[in-house]
Amino acid sequence: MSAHHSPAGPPLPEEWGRTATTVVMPTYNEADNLPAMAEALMSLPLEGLRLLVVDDNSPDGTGKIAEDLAERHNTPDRTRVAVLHRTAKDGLGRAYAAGMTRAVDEGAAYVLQMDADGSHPAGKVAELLGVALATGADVVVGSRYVPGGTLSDAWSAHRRLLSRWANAYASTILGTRVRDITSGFNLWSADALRAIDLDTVGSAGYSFQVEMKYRALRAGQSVLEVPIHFEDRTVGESKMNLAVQLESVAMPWRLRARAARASGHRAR
Ligand SMILES: Nc1nc2c(ncn2[C@@H]2O[C@H](COP(=O)(O)OP(=O)(O)O[C@H]3O[C@H](CO)[C@@H](O)[C@H](O)[C@@H]3O)[C@@H](O)[C@H]2O)c(=O)[nH]1
Repeated sequence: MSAHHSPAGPPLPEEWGRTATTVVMPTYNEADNLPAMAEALMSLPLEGLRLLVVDDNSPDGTGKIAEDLAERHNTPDRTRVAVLHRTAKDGLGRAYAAGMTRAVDEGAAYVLQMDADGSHPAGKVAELLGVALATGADVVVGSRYVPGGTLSDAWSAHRRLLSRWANAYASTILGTRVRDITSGFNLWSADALRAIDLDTVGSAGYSFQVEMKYRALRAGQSVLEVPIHFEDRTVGESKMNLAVQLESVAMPWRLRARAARASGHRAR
């Protein structure tokens, strides 16, 4: 299964900027990062852009900060920032699935996944959307591992190796050619998300990134990769832990087994 690499994106015509696009941003203890991320997004020249923060009851008060941002950016006739409050930390994958479901239900034509910690470049949002609209691609991946993609110098050798290994591991087991299958900066058409059926996505944690791209490819969706620069967070901590890593090791095998079962059913 293959993905295509896109050259630099086209400039975004004004009417494309009015496309209903929701950035879904999961947060857990991102009080020091969220305000700058939200301001960067809200100052983009994209009239159709909304931000949906999915907060898992962060002890540091991120949920309240998100509410304050909503108050500042919303007008009586227009919601630009919304917050989905969940009761407890329940994993990045589940937070995304809940947020993406709500975004599609509320009429988004495109949904963009983005971390709150400043790793993903807000300045690339228009380019990802432009590439989707210009090419008709169902999924556009912000990719560190296509030509032109780069990684922060601050990333430790250990984290670089882990990221490369995780990508090679998942892609080899699943037989995909997406160079950055673990990327968390991805644009999805609402149709692609409907085809995947978010209710049936099994990943609780970071393996969500791999599962979603694999399922999109299996569902016949087109996936393009656009180079990005990935920054390391300067404030706060990654929430990666052993459970997240174990799920990421097991998930490609589970997905492969499920696909084999589905092919068996079809052959019968
Ligand atoms: N709501 C919610 N948000 C969460 C949770 N866990 C993490 N987040 C939020 O999800 C975003 C990414 O979490 P990090 O813990 O900072 O991720 P990372 O280690 O930098 O990993 C990122 O890059 C990887 C690729 O290298 C990605 O695979 C991974 O999904 C993520 O995007 C942040 O905004 C963080 O607050 C959770 O359980 N619930």
